[in-house]
Amino acid sequence: MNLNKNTYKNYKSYPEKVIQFGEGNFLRAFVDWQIDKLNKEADFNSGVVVVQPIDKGLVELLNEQDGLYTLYLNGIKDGEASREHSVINCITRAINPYTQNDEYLALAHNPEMRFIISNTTEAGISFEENDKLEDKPQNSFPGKLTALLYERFKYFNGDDDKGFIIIPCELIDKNGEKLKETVIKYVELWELEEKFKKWIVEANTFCNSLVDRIVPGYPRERINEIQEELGYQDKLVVEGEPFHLWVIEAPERIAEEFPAASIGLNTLFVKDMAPYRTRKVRILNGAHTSMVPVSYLYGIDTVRESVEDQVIGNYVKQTIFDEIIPTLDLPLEELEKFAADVLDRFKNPYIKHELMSISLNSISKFETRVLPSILEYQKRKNELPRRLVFSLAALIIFYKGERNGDEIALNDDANILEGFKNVWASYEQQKITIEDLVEEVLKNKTIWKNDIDKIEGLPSLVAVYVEDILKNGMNEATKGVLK
Ligand SMILES: NC(=O)c1ccc[n+]([C@@H]2O[C@H](COP(=O)([O-])OP(=O)(O)OC[C@H]3O[C@@H](n4cnc5c(N)ncnc54)[C@H](O)[C@@H]3O)[C@@H](O)[C@H]2O)c1
Ligand SMILES: O=P(O)(O)OC[C@@H](O)[C@@H](O)[C@H](O)[C@H](O)CO
Repeated sequence: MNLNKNTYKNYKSYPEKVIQFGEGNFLRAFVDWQIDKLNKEADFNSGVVVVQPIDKGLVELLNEQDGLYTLYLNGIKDGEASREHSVINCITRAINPYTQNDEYLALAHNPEMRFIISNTTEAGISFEENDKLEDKPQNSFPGKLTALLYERFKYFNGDDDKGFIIIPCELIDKNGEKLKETVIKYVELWELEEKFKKWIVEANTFCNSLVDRIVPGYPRERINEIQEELGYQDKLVVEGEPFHLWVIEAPERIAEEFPAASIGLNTLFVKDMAPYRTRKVRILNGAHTSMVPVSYLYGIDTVRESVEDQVIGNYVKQTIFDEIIPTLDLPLEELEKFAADVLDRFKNPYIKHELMSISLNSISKFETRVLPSILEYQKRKNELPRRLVFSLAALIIFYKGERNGDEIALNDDANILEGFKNVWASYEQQKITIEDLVEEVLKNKTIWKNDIDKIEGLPSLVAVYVEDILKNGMNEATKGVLK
């Protein structure tokens, strides 16, 4: 039996009020879970239309299952083992704007649409100058969003009451402001009217937001066991941890429209989310991103195995406590408590968080999640944080795309992958030394947005570690950077 509205006896159809860019695991395990709960417990009465941000994705599967899927929340809750599952029923339909552009733009005509939510990874909020208003659709997510906003502006003659509450969940700093700026850049590029620009700013609210829940996604290896337990086939099962935190920077009136607090959700509407963001992105995501190349090349596949391994576990712990925490400004006790909780969450026995899934777009993640710690550490201590720099060396080797003779399924921007491929080919053909290789990689502006090659002492220390890893293997090299 397949999961769909005919087989799910509690199926309910809600009026569409939310447009969601992204159909990935995270949004389904976090935002849609919250909306589903709000519908069931607070009469939020809102359906979500999912828009696939890139040409390939899960739209067909979602529609085949009438937007339904099973969410497992597995972990330790209030000190007790907890494993619960529920069917999420707030998605009404999913649209692929690459094949259904008219349907996509028609979403703007529904007067009840109120929220726009997105999660298009850190690579998603980008400006592509070749995008045009006439494109069906535009390449970038902000390009698509601008076209949708313009459609709404025209359809409702610039009515201020028809603006949206826009809450991006991408893990980039000031995601709401960045999205708004990018939309405005399109308005200027496409030479759209000033009145439209004014409507975007005055009738719509772009909220910065920060999300936190570990969502490993589809339980590929245990799916047969899970479907047996469920008694139906579900190709979109998603697994996450019970912990959740959503911090949204927004005016009070928005909290009233999204009454998450009324049903006990850990969704906070605040004036300034900066302290929450820095703590989470640097400690939790920084630990994830810095551990991935080290641990994966060491021979480990998951987060839990990484923190439980003697060598890698110590590497992760020392990185957090000795190199990340000293760069943060919140009270030490608070930071250490958060870090200890994060390590416990990493050890969640029910969650198999694949390092490879975290490795998606690792370069931009390194720049936003790890590089700030390196810079701040150097500023405060006048020296480089060795373990974080070691992680950069491991990342360069990771992007060679090979572990013990097996290909690594790298998942990043094609130009970035091409950049690494060329430099590694030159090295393999003995045209360049390790120092040259590191220099070429670090100064490559297709790979990095920052002048990472200009950080004092960094290229030479990275080269030392690259050589060490290549010569002695990840195990020995990692031990070398531990206390
Ligand atoms: N999985 C987690 O534990 C977790 C937790 C917190 C935050 N996040 C955030 O969620 C993001 C996605 O994670 P996920 O687990 O849902 O991954 P996923 O692979 O399941 O989904 C990725 C989504 O991003 C879209 N996407 C990918 N590249 C894009 C691009 N270049 N432009 C536009 N859209 C693009 C895809 O279409 C898809 O909808 C992460 O990058 C992170 O910022 C994830
Ligand atoms: O989701 P990504 O791919 O941006 O990053 C991988 C993990 O670091 C991330 O998903 C964390 O698990 C999450 O941010 C916890 O809230």
